[in-house]
Amino acid sequence: MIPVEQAQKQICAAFRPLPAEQVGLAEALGRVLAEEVTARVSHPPFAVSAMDGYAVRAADVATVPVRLKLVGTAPAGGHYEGRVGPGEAVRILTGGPLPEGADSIVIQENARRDGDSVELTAAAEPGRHIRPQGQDFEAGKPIFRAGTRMTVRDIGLAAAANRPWLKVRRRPRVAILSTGDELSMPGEPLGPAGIVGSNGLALSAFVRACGGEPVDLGIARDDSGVLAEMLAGAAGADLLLTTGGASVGDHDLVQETLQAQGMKLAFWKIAMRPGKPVMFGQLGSTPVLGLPGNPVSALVCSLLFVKPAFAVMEGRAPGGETETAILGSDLKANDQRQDYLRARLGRDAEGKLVAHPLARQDSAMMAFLAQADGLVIRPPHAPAAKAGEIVPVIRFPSDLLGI
Ligand SMILES: Nc1nc2c(c(=O)[nH]1)N[C@H]1C(S)=C(S)[C@@H](COP(=O)(O)OP(=O)(O)OC[C@H]3O[C@@H](n4cnc5c(N)ncnc54)[C@H](O)[C@@H]3O)O[C@H]1N2
Ligand code: MOO
Repeated sequence: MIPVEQAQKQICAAFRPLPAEQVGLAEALGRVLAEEVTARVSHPPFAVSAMDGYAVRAADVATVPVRLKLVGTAPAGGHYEGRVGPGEAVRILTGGPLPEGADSIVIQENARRDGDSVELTAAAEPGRHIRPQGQDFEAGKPIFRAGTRMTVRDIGLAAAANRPWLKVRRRPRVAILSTGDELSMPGEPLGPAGIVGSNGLALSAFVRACGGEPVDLGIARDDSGVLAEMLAGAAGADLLLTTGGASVGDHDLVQETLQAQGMKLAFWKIAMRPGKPVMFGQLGSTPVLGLPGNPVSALVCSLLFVKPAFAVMEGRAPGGETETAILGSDLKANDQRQDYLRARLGRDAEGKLVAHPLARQDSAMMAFLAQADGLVIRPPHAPAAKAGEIVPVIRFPSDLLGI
């Protein structure tokens, strides 16, 4: 059994950044930028009013009340051609370009208009209610670094910066093959010893949530001939994930079938729980990660090994998800396998993160995984721990909506 960190390193080393492709901004949500992006315009492009009111020279409105002559209008999208001279004001609306000569806005709540003049009742200060040119961002300056995953907010910013297309990394294509005689597709009638095969759909959702393109190859029976035939579907994938048949049972044929197909085995078995029988290898140009059949193991191992591989394929630095939390209950000493305990995460009275490991940690129990907010990491041979100690945790990502 190899340590988790070594497995992560070996897996990451097998991937390269994927080629870039150009997409329209409407398609860019969740995509990862292949290059730095600069603004093509400044925002605002010129000084504008932030309020509805009157553009004035602040010096004219130092003492109030004062009456100024109205010489024109500057609505949003319009422009007052002239220059605001002494004793003059221009009617201006929110977003309207600041006319030359004016250096302040008096809001209309502090003004009484009378025909072509206006009486101002509040003193003006230079710069008040004016958004200077380029206050938000400037043309030619970077707005996103390469490797940024585009959120809803980022789409808004790119659009405002006049970038209707972007160069992004191609989505990682991940083939997923479930194995096991006992499995049927969700919704199908179950045989007497049947189990619903949930991993294919769960892993597809995981791949999609990470920004990849899942290719669900279906369920292979525990038969090397069938397995070999179905593996053909993985040709051209950036990664092949298998689930089940990873351990030492009589029907655990995945590894030997893959090796017979030419897979070079990199490692088998990691000192971790869940996920001990994880296997990694290379089949032609496709890295293969053999996940255990237990559904919790399959998903936890995806978080620990597939997500970092995605980071490499997307040109981002893997890792950085681990943080610390206060342990909410006592834990027994650990054995030689690094444990990933499903836990509820909350906040104490001071707002500090607190982790409460769940009562059951069986790697077949999906309902507990669904209740968990993250994982408490127990290193190999960690001594017994008391509630209140600081422990490393990984929070489950909750950014599916992208904002
Ligand atoms: N003698 C030993 N037995 C086991 C060991 C061991 O070291 N020695 N390791 C255990 C560990 S740890 C794990 S994890 C499991 C993993 O075994 P496999 O990867 O071979 O998985 P299967 O036996 O095929 O299935 C395990 C379990 O998960 C269910 N399953 C399988 N595929 C799916 C799917 N697509 N969707 C939902 N559920 C699935 C399957 O029915 C089994 O109940 O091995 C231990 N045994
Ligand atoms: O390591 Mo297994 O994944 O405990 O269930």
